[in-house]
Amino acid sequence: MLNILIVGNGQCGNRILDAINKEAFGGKSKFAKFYSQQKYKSKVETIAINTAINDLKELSFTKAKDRIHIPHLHGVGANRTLGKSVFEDNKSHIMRNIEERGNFDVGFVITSASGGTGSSFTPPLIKEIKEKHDFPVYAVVVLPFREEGTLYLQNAAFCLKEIRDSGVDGIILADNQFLKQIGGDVQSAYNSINDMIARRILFLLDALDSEMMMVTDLGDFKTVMSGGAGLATIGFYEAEKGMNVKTTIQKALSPNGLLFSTDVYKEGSRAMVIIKGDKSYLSIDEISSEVEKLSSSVGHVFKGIIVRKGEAPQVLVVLTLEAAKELENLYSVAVDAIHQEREKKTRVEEQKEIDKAFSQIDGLEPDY
Ligand SMILES: Nc1nc2c(ncn2[C@@H]2O[C@H](COP(=O)(O)OP(=O)(O)OP(=O)(O)O)[C@@H](O)[C@H]2O)c(=O)[nH]1
Repeated sequence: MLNILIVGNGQCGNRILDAINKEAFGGKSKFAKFYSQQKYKSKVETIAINTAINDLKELSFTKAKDRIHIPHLHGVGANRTLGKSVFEDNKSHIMRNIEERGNFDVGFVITSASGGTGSSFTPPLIKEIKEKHDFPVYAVVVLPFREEGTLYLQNAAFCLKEIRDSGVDGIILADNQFLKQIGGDVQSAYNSINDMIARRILFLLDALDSEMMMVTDLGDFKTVMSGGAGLATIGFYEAEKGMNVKTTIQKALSPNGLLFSTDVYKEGSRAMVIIKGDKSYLSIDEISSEVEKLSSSVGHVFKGIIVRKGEAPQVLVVLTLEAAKELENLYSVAVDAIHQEREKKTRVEEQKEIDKAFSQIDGLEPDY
């Protein structure tokens, strides 16, 4: 049995963590958390951390003991400099809470890259955990919609770089911009994206801790995640009625299944393919031909099969990337955003001339 730590930082991280807990509690009543056991096979500890109390109150499936409120008004308003100093002041409190929960085999820290709290807490939190413990820590990072504005874009660029430098064992990317194909209003798009991420993480945990017909384990996951440029994404697909396992694998690797825009066959570095379902669906020939196709372009592919009686095929692919065109695009818009912010600051400096104009009437009264 694996001991797993999952931390959700900031509003986005909290909500994805809550979606994981919802799924783990059976996805039913929001009161389930008060009386039922999580259906994890592993021992999973979940912690939601936020500076905004309202974000924590909004959670429905995460127990009160698993919420850490770091008081700071109503969040840090996308200001990462402020966020980092709030983390520093509260670091020992956060670390004590993690340490009281025992030892872990693996940890995941979930955050958006672009807000204030999650994006500034995550790099130093991972650094702190890695300095004190020797279990692998993976960041699950949500990239912003590109139209959300200059501050979010520049935050995303700096946050990702800092997470990479934090000693993290790998970064799993999910991209709101790419996933907005789901459609709907913002709130329902968020909920769908969060559910997609939650399902993939739970499937992964299930696979790492299960007795499979052909085994992949935490060791294999670590090897996959250490490949490429330290960046990864996850694909998943559940077969629709009558769909065979071959098509299900293809769908998991296509834009329909992935959390981040990538050409798997061009940018992939290592992969882990886990196939779950009833034995009758799991044609070894179909599975082998798809896995061979993948390994001929990405290099090593670990393969795991979990037999679950009566279940339609489901496929999860963890894929590390050696290149990421989409991330290069994000950085080029982020650089423009940083320049725009700098120019704006200069303009504000110039506007101080306006203050000088106003100050000319200081101490004078209107005379009628
Ligand atoms: N997928 C997804 N993205 C979200 C969600 N909530 C916010 N975001 C994205 O997260 C980014 C904003 O970060 P938040 O997590 O809200 O910010 P925070 O870490 O709480 O920081 P502050 O509010 O600035 O203190 C934006 O790019 C949003 O699009 C969510 O529930 N799901």
